[in-house]
Amino acid sequence: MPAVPAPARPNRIAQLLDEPPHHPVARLWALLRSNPPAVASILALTMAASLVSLAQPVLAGRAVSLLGSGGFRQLLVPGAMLVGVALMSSVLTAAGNLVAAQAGNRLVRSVRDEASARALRIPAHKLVDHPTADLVARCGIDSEHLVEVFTHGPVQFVGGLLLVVGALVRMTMIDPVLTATALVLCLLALGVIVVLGSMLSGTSQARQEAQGEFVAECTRSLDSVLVLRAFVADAFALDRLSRSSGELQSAANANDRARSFMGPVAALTMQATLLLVVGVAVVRVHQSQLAVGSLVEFLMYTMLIVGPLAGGADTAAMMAEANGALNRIVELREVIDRRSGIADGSDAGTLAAFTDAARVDHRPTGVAQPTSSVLLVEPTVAEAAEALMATGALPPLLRGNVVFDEVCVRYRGDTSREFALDHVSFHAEPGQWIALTGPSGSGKSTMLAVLEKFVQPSSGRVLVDGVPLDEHDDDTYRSQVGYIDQSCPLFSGTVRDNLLLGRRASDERCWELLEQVGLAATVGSRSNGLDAAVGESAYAFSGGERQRLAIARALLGNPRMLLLDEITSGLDALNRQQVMDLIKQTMGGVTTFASGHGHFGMDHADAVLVLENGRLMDAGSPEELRGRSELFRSLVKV
Ligand SMILES: Nc1ncnc2c1ncn2[C@@H]1O[C@H](COP(=O)(O)OP(=O)(O)OP(=O)(O)O)[C@@H](O)[C@H]1O
Repeated sequence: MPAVPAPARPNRIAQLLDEPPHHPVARLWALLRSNPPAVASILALTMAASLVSLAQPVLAGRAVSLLGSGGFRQLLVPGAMLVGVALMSSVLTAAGNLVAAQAGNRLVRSVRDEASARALRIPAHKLVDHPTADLVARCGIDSEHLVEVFTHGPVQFVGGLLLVVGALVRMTMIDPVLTATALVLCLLALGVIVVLGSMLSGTSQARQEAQGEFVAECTRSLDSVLVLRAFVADAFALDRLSRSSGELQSAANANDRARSFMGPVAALTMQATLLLVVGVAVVRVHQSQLAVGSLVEFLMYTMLIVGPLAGGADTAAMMAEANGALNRIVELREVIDRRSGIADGSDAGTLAAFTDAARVDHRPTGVAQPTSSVLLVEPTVAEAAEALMATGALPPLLRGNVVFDEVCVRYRGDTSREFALDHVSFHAEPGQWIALTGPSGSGKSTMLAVLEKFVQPSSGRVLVDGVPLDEHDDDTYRSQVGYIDQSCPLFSGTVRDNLLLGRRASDERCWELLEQVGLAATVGSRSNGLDAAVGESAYAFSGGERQRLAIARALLGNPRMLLLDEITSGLDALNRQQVMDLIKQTMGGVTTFASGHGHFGMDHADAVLVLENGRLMDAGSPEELRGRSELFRSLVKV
């Protein structure tokens, strides 16, 4: 496998994406500043190539003059020099292109990494406006456009400018009148090209948008490929893809029309300019105001300046494209969770340290625990964890005391009712198992999302261990909260990858966890054990096994609180009971909020919260509620 190169100065890129300069030129400059050595090398190589190119017309003019005054033999030296200069110019240009392409790729990598890190921080409620596929397009296609900043950007333009200035100086020395004429004509031509370029940048932006839309549609369909197949809905998906593809084609056509039109018109404008210059130059030769050798030299310079001038317009169009792409990536800062920052290596270290040092044994000791008791913590390990925490190396351990005080949640765009959670108040003691029940849409998942800090209440307070939830550091808090949902997503990779999710633990610990959740035999029977591939979307595991793996994953984090979102809904009755018993057995004593339908989980509950239309209708032990709540009885009968 090829070595993975390091990204370019990610901090600078992170800073740029967080606080982008207002002006587009300043933004591009900030991108270039992420790699000063590359900019210096490209500038040096481009300028050297320009200087070498400037020598070509001088040599050609001298050769023509020598031809007039002597024989072909005298051409040998200037001819050889011309070839040498042409070769050197090509080598310098090639080296400049290579350095620029590599610097561009490095920049793209850094922006892609930062964009991905931001996309992964998107709060759950914003996924409605920014579906996964839209984020994929921003991280992938849009980042790719930024390569142009190095390959066809301002640095090349500066090199070209040197060529233009050098050529104009030499042309003025040859014939100032003709130079002034050529310059006026070239600038007029440039004006035409710039106007065409601005037309092009609008169509490029539209093409980018359409490209993003198509990738988004494609990702959505492929994400659900098995569901589509099961419903024999290939034609439905294909129709949507084809429509999106058609829109992309229209946008691409408009862009290509502008491009195809712009290319020849720009070329025609430049040819007309050259012809006019040649015409005026021939008149000057005819009037004996210009020698033939100087004419050749002059015309070669004119051709030299045409390239960079036309290229300048091209650069402007490409930079407009890059800026459009950068804007879409910068927009990600509006959607990420600003308070949580971006996870980096140091965070991973903290998590691993917490996982290893603060090992909590949740297995019951055989002694009945009062519902409000603190966790069953192995004294020595817990003491070590507390000692470490005192040094600031570890996050404070949660106790799991939860208070909801008049909590309301209102989703943007949800017009079905005012609140998804409507003035909900309750108090859960550490170690209690709280069951959430209620009809579909009553707000159970929303309550769990509030506790996971996925959703922020619109009003009211949530206190965890007496501290407003807002004030708990997101990563520190979440590293202590186990979250298991019904989908139990597994990532393509190995059993170990799915168990650890980037955390560190010994093989022994992994097997211990698998043993605890009853998966050791299943994983042991696979040829590679912990390194067995789970397969794309984990088809190699049954629903129950996925639940068990998800529980083992949560266990590894030594959660101090547990959020279970309808985790048994996809399982048969036997498996549901087993999974619930397993959680109680392995994580008993941890404050647990478990949402679900029917009576499953009720056996474990210390208290049940009955929700309806976002309101807390009743709360109490299952026995109390069975006695007094018609709604509860109707729900548990399901
Ligand atoms: N991201 C969202 N944007 C807008 N409305 C939402 C969003 N998520 C949930 N809702 C709405 O909030 C209300 C509560 O939904 P929630 O998912 O919390 O209910 P639930 O009790 O978990 O339902 P179920 O048992 O069907 O999973 C519903 O009316 C739902 O339509």
